Amino acid sequence: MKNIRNFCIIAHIDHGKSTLADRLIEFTNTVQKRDMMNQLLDDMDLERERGITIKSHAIQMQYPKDGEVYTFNLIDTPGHVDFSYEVSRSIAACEGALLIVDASQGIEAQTISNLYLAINHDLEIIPVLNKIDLPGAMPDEVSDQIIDLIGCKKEDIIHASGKEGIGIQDILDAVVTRVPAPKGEPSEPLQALIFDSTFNSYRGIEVIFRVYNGEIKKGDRVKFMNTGKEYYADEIGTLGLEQEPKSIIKTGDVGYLISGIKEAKEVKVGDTISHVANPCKSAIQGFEEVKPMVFAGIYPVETSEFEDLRDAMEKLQLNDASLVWEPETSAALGFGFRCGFLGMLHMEIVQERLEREFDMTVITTVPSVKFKVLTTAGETQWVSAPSELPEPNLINIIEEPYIKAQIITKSEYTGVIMSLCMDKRGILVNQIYLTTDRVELTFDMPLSEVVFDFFDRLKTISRGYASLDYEYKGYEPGYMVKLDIMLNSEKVDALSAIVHRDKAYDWGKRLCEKLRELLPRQQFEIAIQAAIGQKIIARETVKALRKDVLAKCYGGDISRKRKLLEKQKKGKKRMRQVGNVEIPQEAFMAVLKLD
Ligand SMILES: Nc1nc2c(ncn2[C@@H]2O[C@H](COP(=O)(O)OP(=O)(O)OP(=O)(O)O)[C@@H](O)[C@H]2O)c(=O)[nH]1
Repeated sequence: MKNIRNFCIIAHIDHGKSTLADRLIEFTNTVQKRDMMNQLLDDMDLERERGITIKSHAIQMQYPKDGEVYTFNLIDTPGHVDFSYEVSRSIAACEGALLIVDASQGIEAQTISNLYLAINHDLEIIPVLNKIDLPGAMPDEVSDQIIDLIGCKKEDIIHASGKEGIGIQDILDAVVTRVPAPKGEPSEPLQALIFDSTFNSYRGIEVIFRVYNGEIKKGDRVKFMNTGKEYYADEIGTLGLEQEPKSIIKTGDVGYLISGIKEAKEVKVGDTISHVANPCKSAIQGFEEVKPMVFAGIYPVETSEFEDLRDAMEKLQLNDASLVWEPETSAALGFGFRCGFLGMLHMEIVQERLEREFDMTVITTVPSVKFKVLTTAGETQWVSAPSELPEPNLINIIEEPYIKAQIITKSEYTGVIMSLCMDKRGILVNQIYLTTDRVELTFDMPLSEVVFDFFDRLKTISRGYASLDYEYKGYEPGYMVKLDIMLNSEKVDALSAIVHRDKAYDWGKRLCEKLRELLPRQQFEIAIQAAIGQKIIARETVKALRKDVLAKCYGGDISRKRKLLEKQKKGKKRMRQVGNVEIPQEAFMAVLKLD
């Protein structure tokens, strides 16, 4: 145990965590040269395509130093704020953290929030100034920022470049000398925390755990403390690039367990594994409940696939503990699920993973935050779907969620950022100069204004020189109304949105215009109307079209005809028939694209 080191890599997005992890893996010969590739731990296709880490990934390495061999369990974590729940769980399995800061960018919003997560768990922080190879690197200035932030000494900061392989040995040595060995009692009853899990179609459910006390052996009869379910430890092992089966996982170490669990519902991240014969006295305190920020319905395109979708969601939830959902029905779309996400990127990723990993075709409805409605009858109702909003005459007050948004930027962009935030109903509460040209702005803002397109606009107006982090603040009254959309006079509940009264007319008008662009022309005219209560506030029309795609293919070129038909079939994916109108996925997201 004295030679085990558990540590994670934390940073703001794109500061180079995954690249640095590659170098550490390479240096310790954990992976054969021929198997090495860039961003090795980002093994999901989606992560490689987008160049971002979505999941935390654990890998075990051996590192010899001064005649001893150390076992490192390294966890690479995502940087984007939508995946911070992944970071917080990884941190619980570690004693130390490498805090990576890009030497050309300096401290950014998630550098600070991820650092606080690590400090709250008493992790030893090793600051690393990364990308020092870049011509734009500002080692002295950024070192000063780091010293100010964590109160370390200048010589504690390791200079590194993941790209050029600089400072790698210094980092590995610092992990040995500065990260404490895990504590725990090998002779006590087994107490292991499940901090991640996945579904594997061949091997069933795999859980990833960290042993706090005792040890687990292959074949042991184990019990999950919170569910009370019992299993055999059919296979246990450590996590190299591949799983490496072992006969025992000892105190302080990280490993995986496969025990023939078939039901995704039986595994909860945060549960404790113990022995049936000699259980530990109490479960380890699990993780904080996730607080979803954005809600949307997810519906199968084929209504018959509802049960398949439920199964897929349960399996996905195993690997994404921040996803929450419950069944709902929509008059327009039938049976589906109301899901809670940590942000818009998270929502997009969930939709893509359902399609790629579980072969589902789904429609996601208009996203919304969760409103608190105080009714005239004195009751409190939580509303996360516009269709749940009571009639206006039954509503006393609507309250909407607010966040505290922290924006770090260059001082020259302060003006444009302030006007953007005010336009989004934000209130400036603080402005601090971190250095002469770096400023931190704090705003109280309605969450509904931030989750949608705020981040993209912030990046555009600041030319990428602004970073955002936010935390939940509480509920405040807001003048919200329900904006309904009707297609050929039929209300489509899945297209409704709850919006601020001052913006409702303008939104209604622009939403109708946007829908006119997005709804494909069909063989009859489609009237699009926006309404608040009984009052129609905007109208647009999609003209009818006699659509005969084959008419284009004069002559008898069969293969060309087939191609065209196939193309049309593909185009039909992610479309839902509502009444006699076909609605494409983009139409449900139109409300996000109005600015
Ligand atoms: N010049 C230079 N570029 C680097 C270095 N390390 C990473 N990069 C580049 O920076 C970008 C981001 O690197 P990643 O390793 O994917 O960053 P990350 O922090 O893992 O990103 P997320 O996990 O999505 O938060 C990539 O384009 C890398 O090629 C470095 O040391 N020097």
